[in-house]
Amino acid sequence: MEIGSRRNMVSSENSPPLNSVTPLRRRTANRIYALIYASALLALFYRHVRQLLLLRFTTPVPVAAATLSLFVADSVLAFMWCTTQSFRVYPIRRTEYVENIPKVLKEEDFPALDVFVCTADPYKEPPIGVVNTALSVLAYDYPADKLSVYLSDDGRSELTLFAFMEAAKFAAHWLPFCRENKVVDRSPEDYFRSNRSIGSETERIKSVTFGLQVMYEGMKVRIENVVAKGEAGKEFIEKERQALSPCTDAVTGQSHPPVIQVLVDNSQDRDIAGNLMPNLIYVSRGKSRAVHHQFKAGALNALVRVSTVMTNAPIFLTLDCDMRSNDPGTLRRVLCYFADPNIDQSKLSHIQFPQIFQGLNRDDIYAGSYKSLFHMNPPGMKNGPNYLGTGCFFHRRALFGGPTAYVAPEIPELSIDHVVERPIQSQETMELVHRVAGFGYENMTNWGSKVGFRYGSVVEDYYTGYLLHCEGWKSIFCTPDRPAFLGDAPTSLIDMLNQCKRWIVGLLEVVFSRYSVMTYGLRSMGLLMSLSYAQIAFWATWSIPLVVYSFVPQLALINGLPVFPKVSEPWFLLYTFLFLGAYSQDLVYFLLSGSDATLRRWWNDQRIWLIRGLTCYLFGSLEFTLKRLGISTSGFEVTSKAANDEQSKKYEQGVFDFGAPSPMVVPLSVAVLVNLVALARGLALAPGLAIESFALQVLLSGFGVVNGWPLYEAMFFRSDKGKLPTNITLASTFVAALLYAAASLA
Ligand SMILES: O=c1ccn([C@@H]2O[C@H](COP(=O)(O)OP(=O)(O)O[C@H]3O[C@H](CO)[C@@H](O)[C@H](O)[C@H]3O)[C@@H](O)[C@H]2O)c(=O)[nH]1
Ligand SMILES: [Mn+2]
Repeated sequence: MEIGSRRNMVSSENSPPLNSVTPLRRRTANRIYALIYASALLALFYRHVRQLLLLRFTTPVPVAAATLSLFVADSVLAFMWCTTQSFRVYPIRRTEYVENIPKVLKEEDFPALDVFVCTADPYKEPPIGVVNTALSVLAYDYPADKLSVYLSDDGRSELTLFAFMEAAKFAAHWLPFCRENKVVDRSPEDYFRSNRSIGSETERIKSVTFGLQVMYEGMKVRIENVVAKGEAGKEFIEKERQALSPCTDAVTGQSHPPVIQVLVDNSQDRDIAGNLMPNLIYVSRGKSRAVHHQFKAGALNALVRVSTVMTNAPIFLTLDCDMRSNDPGTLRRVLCYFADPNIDQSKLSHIQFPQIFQGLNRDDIYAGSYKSLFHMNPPGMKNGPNYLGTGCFFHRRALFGGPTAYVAPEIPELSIDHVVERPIQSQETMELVHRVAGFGYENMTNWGSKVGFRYGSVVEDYYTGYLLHCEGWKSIFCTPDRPAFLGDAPTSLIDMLNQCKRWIVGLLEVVFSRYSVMTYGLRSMGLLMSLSYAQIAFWATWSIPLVVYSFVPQLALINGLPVFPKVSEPWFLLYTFLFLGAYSQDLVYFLLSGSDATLRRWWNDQRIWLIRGLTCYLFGSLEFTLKRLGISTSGFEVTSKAANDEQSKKYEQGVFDFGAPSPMVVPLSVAVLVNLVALARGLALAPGLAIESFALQVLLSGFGVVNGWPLYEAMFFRSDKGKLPTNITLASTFVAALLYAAASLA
């Protein structure tokens, strides 16, 4: 099946088209370039093999070590290059014709839709932010009786529950306001922050808006006060307190029965204009220390079960707590696919939107936009994009076995054809949802293995999407001009590195699982898709070439050992082409990936890639190994979405923050020191004869130094809190000196 073909433009049933697919013209150029580049790689390996054959027992150790390590590094680079090509064979662009929806589907025939929002920690994920996410989706342009929003609170926090009770009250004012005034920014925070064109509004609207803003700010203050105090206190209604009270371990939220509260019921609760409102349901699944709760995947599965019992919408959307809706029309947009008769719905598992972030600084110094992961690569995946964890609409059916192999859940109320007959607050329903959200419920069931989001990796999104594609599902990447969702990216270096480290651990868990990408994946999905998945799965291996290229040629240069071709040799041109060719293709792709893609952002993106190679990729691999050996028990450490003022200011100004002491930074700072010494050494050679043999090594060290600039500043020139902690500077200098000594002894 081709999901959506060009034929959709002229639909067989004469109904107007809902979407179209255009193959990108660059695909031909891509293929020609890939051929040229592949030939260059072959030549490179010809040279490598020749050099390896020259090795003898008598070859000096440094020469042998350099030859071998550069060979290994280039092999990894070549492998990753191959995997990247899988995104460039069939790149496409999709367009939706939302305006045609009314001609194809009446509103009363719209499918029901459930929205899942996950949160886990009221301190790292401030409840006011979660509330904004929830309000933005409650306010979708969609029939209220068909929309339900489920909030999963893995922190089981009365702060979050309190915030949501406030949100439910505020929603009664916010929803009709958005509807009547055709508001586009439906997260109140975004709306009140943006410079609305106040001039064009009438006096009446102005005063309504002002009143609402006062109400919103009041709610925000109450919520923030409660969070600052650490408890909801008197403001909290007695009933809710009781619901939460059985928690035996209130501090960590690690052990308690489920808490499920219907905060808005779309069969009875009305907004101030008298219209029914969508359901809003608070769910904190039960947890016990004795049963692994499986982090976010476990939370999502609890929501899948609770929602199947209560509303059982055929489609659900998963959202992280910091991913606000940025377009009230998104649900109609996804109908352009889910309601398209030309698409084989029985094979379509999910529609993924890119993750787009608000609040990145101008040059995106930490490369938080993850251009290749979220923008450049997904449109090129043959069977559709992988699941990115948030901003993704699923066919509920896709979580229950492959397209032709339905796996029935253990009780009929959880099956996809279960018809909801009871009101969501009926006693039977409430009893059942408490049961299916309980901590022991999944024992001896298929949840996490054959049904639902899959367990076994902390990148549950990657793992689940991967297994769905292996089962034969297809997916669609949807990239409207106005971002459908906007999220928060880490704004401190250490948060970014920790997040990336967790991803590496999770990806290696997949690589070393029995569903490994290059074996099981290759058999199930074919070459192109498994290469696409491999490109991500093997991120950790980037650290091999990056470490080698940060140290080996530099240490060799310091010791007067040439490792690359001389300027006068033709091989010199080959090396130059391979380097510049790869970099410029990446640059072109980056610049084509959106209007926010600038040259400086690209430069930072490549710098952060180098940094990751020496920090989180390395330490993630280490952590994975320790985890496998049973020495460490790292889990899903939630990324902080709360930043203090000083930190935010530094980020705004585009200044790197190395202040948080972390061993991860040591290899990086050692590398930049070694590069600096190597460059100095190399420049001392010039313009002597030797430069002819060392030109590439000198250039490479120079490249390292230019990229390392923020680190030199942080080590030697800064005195603010964001400078590199002195002990790390000292430790790095010491290690660099040791390396220098060791290399000179050899
Ligand atoms: O035990 C847990 C841990 C996390 N979460 C939620 O999971 C979401 C993502 O967590 P975050 O710390 O923001 O992780 P990121 O690394 O920023 O998230 C990316 O990577 C994750 C996989 O590692 C995916 O789940 C996310 O969707 C994707 O945006 C948040 O809403 C959390 O509240 C839970 O519900 N339960
Ligand atoms: Mn996140």
